[in-house]
Amino acid sequence: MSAPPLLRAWRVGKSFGTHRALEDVTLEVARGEVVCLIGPSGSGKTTFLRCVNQLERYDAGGLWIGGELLGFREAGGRLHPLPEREIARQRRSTGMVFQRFNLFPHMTALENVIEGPIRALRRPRAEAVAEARRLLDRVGLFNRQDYYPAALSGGQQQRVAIARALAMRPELMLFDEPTSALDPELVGEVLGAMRDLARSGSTMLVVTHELGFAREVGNRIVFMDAGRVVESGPSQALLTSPQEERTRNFLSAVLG
Ligand SMILES: Nc1ncnc2c1ncn2[C@@H]1O[C@H](COP(=O)(O)OP(=O)(O)OP(=O)(O)O)[C@@H](O)[C@H]1O
Repeated sequence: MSAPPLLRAWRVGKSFGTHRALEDVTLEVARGEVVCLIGPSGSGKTTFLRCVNQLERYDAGGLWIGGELLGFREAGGRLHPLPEREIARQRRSTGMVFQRFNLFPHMTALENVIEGPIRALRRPRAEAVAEARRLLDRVGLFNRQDYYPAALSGGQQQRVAIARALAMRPELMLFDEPTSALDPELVGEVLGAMRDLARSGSTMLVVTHELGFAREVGNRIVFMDAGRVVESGPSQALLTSPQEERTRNFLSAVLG
């Protein structure tokens, strides 16, 4: 029997007012797998990640991490929204890296990384510092640990953000177009850190426009359009022989 997926989304839906941002989104991410979400602007990729991270509440279907239903509990045959404390606990199983790095500007790189483990996980400071140094080293920033965000390049800030997310030891890393706000010459260093992470066995769901990364690092690609999953498959196959016309049109527009 194959292992159950780490993330399971089943027919997930989400509306903003009358706009249906997600409809019937079904996908799975296995442990150790890197899945890339691609698709045109407005297709719902960010909204889906935000539902997984519970920054948004989905309104149809179900989302499970490690078999636990996210955001709701069942009682008396009905689903009831979880209280915020429970949602915060569930949220810790994911680590999110945003388009804009969102570091605390008044804290050094090291302080940014230890903040969550000390405050939310109640780790002893010395232990959190040792772990943060190890993580900053891993993303190539050991010698920048005492710098404030303003003194770091965008690529360095994004690598601090990756270390900060990892410090919470999430089961699933979520990346929302992590290189799209960067100057082109800084994109490679962030993709490199993500590639290393993937090689070390991290489970990752990555919204990206970087098709080279998706091909090289992604195990699978999911193509979304207008809030729905149009097609998914092994990265190489999806990029070289897409089955659906909408996928073909998107790829030819992106690849020129
Ligand atoms: N908070 C919100 N309120 C209203 N509409 C929203 C909200 N967030 C997203 N939407 C709408 O939902 C749709 C999906 O947006 P989403 O950001 O998920 O797309 P995306 O595929 O990530 O796009 P991009 O590649 O441009 O980031 C869009 O039409 C967007 O305008």
